[in-house]
Amino acid sequence: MSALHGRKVPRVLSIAGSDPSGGAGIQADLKSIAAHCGYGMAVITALTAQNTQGVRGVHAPPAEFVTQQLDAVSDDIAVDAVKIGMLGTAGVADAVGAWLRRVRPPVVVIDPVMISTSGDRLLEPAAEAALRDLISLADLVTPNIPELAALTGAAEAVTWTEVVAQARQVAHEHDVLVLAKGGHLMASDTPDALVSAAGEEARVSGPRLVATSTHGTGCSLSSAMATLRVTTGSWPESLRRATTWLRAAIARGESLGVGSRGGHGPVDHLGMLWDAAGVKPYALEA
Ligand SMILES: Nc1ncnc2c1ncn2[C@@H]1O[C@H](COP(=O)(O)OP(=O)(O)O)[C@@H](O)[C@H]1O
Ligand SMILES: Cc1ncc(COP(=O)(O)O)c(N)n1
Repeated sequence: MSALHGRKVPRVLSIAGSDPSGGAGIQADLKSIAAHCGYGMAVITALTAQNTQGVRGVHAPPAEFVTQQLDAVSDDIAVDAVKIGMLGTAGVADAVGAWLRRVRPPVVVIDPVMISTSGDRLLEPAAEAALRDLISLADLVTPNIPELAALTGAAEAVTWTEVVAQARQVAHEHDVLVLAKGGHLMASDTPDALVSAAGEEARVSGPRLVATSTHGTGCSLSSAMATLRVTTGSWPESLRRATTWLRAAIARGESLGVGSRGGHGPVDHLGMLWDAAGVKPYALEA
């Protein structure tokens, strides 16, 4: 059942890092929330200097300033769902945890961002314990295969069976629903599934797209799940809708012409909506 109580637009807060190249982090989250008809808000936990090829630097704000941003939002606006991404430092992770315990929005999704697609660290090792505490406060956690390995202490899964086993372990240890993702498998399909301590609850899968536009897919998926969960009231339905949308957004990502110098380009978050609405760039209308 929808938790909107007669309103139409979910109010969704992203707590994440900034990617100035626009494909991941806060920038991806806001576009994904908009693509799912939500009102997006953003508390910035870290500034990164990155592009589609890699991360050049990370600048962390004082933890007290993250708290100030969080309070400025929640003192004024009822947040329907929160998506948490890059946290960067232990101090920031602790500040987000303290706010979450105080405010606890109805839907909490955590993407436990640790290492970027380009292989750069986005969470200092000292912050891993604080991240684990946060996961236990969430409704849904969305680790990719390397993040599952870091959370369980196991080697990186190479089969879907191993992915699900590690996801079950995380679900059991943190009493949380896990979205297990097969994006990093060397397989011809890309399964994603909701996994509880009891096992797989719902699975979707499709053929692996031959695409380089995968920068920010995890950010975009977790924000879509947070937004859709408010509208649909169902995690399996949210997964179906989010992954159908994401596949199309990956497929048309290359046409943006971003990341064509050898990097991983972003997905096209909003193009399908513009096409469906018949919206055309002015330059083409003349
Ligand atoms: N080549 C691909 N084709 C289709 N879907 C993909 C592809 N790569 C990633 N995905 C999808 O993108 C989402 C993010 O997956 P993943 O890459 O595992 O996470 P992350 O972006 O956090 O590393 C998942 O839904 C996954 O199935
Ligand atoms: C600010 C920020 N947050 C998250 C990611 C991870 O995204 P991806 O794993 O797709 O590179 C990123 N690269 N930058």
